Amino acid sequence: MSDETIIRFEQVTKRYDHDPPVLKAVSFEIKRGRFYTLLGPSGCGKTTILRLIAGFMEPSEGNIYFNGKVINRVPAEKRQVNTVFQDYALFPHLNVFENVAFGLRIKKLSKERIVEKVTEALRFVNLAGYERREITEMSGGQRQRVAIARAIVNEPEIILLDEPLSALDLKLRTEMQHELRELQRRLGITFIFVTHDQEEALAMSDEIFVLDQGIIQQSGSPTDIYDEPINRFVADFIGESNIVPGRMLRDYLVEFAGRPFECVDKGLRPDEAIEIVIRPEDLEMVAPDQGKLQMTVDSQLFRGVHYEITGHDDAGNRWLVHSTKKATVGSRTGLDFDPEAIHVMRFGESEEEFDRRLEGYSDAGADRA
Ligand SMILES: Nc1ncnc2c1ncn2[C@@H]1O[C@H](COP(=O)(O)OP(=O)(O)OP(=O)(O)O)[C@@H](O)[C@H]1O
Repeated sequence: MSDETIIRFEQVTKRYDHDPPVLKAVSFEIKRGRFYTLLGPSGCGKTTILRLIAGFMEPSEGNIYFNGKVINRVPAEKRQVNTVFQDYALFPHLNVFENVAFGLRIKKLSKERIVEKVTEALRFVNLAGYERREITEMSGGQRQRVAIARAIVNEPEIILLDEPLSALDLKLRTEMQHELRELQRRLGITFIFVTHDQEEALAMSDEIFVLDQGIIQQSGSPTDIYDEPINRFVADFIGESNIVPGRMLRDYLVEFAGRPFECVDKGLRPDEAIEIVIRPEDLEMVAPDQGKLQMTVDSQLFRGVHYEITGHDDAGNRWLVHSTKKATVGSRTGLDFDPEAIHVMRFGESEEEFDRRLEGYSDAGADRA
């Protein structure tokens, strides 16, 4: 994978008509050859980012760079970008070959060259031999692959995928997740994929941008985002979590449930009110006197791989535990966890706000020095 930046958003704001902005001064970089996912709830601005990259609209403020040059006003057809839409937008009256060949015919390539390129693209998506099939005779997964072949045949530098798997049933969806990821690796083209499904994002991406209300709340690798959510929104959106209010006593020491605990976080204000996250699989049930915390078990469900156990501690916090051990409803159990399992989060702060605040601290420090 290269470190070359292919797309850069610099303080990009987008307003539709005179409404409040749906993207608020968003900045990020996309590197060549990686698989990116824009993840967030409905209406957070994911599709708007794709449309801006595709050139279907211009930013209201800020700049979009493609290979180092501002492209705010470059029309869609002049960009090295192809989009795979949610409904695939295939032409139902054309067969598979003609659907894939469409863009090449517009570019007026020779007949031989078109056959060569379409054949290669269809081979790439495992549809060799389907050239003469009608689109209406293809299954959902096959249509999906035709849509991808139509995008890759143009050899774009970036492929945008707007919830392309959402119409498929669960089994096919999982298969296509593997296929898409594998295809992206083989092609080495930058993919920017949109989904509101956190499992899909975690499974497929090199890097995820978690969006909410027109702001990138956090960006990072799937493990970064899962293990170190920056705020309650991200922690909640990415899988099941225990989120409990607390206080930072000092560096490496946090208080919650009325007790101090060693942690691995630092750089917050002493006494700062925070929230902590502990993933359910990071809690271990032990004998009550051996736990760092004690809880009363409220309910238990068997989920095949593990038991899902809920309970409450003496301070009234609710806890969710994933455990291969069974518990007894109504009994007391100890909870053990490592300092690394405690993730400290700032209240409602996005990554950018957090960075600005840290800069503020170091500026204040420099003034004092
Ligand atoms: N053409 C438009 N005119 C006015 N408002 C729009 C337009 N397109 C989108 N919006 C609004 O902008 C906001 C962001 O929309 P966007 O489509 O980017 O969200 P999204 O995250 O892709 O959502 P979804 O997952 O539902 O597709 C929404 O509040 C939406 O109603």
